[in-house]
Amino acid sequence: MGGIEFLKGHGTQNDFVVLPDPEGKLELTEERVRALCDRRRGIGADGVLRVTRAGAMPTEAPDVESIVDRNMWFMDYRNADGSIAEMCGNGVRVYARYLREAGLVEGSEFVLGTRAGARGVVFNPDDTVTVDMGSPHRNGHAAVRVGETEYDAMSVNVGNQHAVSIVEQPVAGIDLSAEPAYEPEDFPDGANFEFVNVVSEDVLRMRVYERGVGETRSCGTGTVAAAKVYIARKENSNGVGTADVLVPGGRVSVRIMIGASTLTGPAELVARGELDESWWRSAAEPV
Ligand SMILES: N[C@@H](CCC[C@H](N)C(=O)O)C(=O)O
Repeated sequence: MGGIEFLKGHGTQNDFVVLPDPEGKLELTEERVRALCDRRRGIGADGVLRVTRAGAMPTEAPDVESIVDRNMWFMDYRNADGSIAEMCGNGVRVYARYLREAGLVEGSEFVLGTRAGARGVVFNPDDTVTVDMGSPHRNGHAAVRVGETEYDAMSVNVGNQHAVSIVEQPVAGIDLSAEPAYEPEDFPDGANFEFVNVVSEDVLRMRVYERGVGETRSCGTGTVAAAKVYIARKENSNGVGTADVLVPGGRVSVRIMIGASTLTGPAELVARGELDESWWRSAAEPV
């Protein structure tokens, strides 16, 4: 057997190793994900996108075949620390770009599977990708602490869990070198933490500390969560509207509708190659 095929891609500099594995043959352990995402001993990325069919996924809870059709292309997303997450908004765009460029789907609109359910994607004439992000839910307030400062956060679920704090102080000055502190009962499975400034009407600036990764340069689900909170607070919005979100890695656009949302942004494939087989074997061992 030759080396193991991989690609590297990013969406607003939230970067991923893409592993094509249609039949689900790769033994993608937590150790291997950590090694792949390591920026010194591996390829380096915020996460791994394994490209497989829902029916080829190993049994896990919840069983992915109970969420999406077994023949659907399925985004098996892993955070850089090896943990599994339900959804990744930037990842879906990169994954969709790969499916299209590899000729695994036809046309400019299709549906793919994630642990958060099926997600429609559309390639736009300007080459951006729009993803159906489902219905984000706000679940009440929680306190989040960075150093000595406590922030009020809104708990938002976009398939995965977020804590959104819209703040007055410039987000550029918030220390995100460590995970913000929170009460475990507020987020029993952890959360992604977004700190947001309102720059002007319907324009937000956001920084994020991602669960299972650390600070990243963008988080698609996080931008949807931030827009959801912003629009819900906005007078006369009736919970519906759009927001452009500036992140360190670029800009995305979010539309919040009743019971639905979309995320639009770029998706780029940067490189492709083969993982060395002996590296892959050694990557199964803890360092
Ligand atoms: N970067 C992603 C979110 C990835 C998952 C997240 N870290 C989690 O654990 O929920 C995005 O673009 O949405």
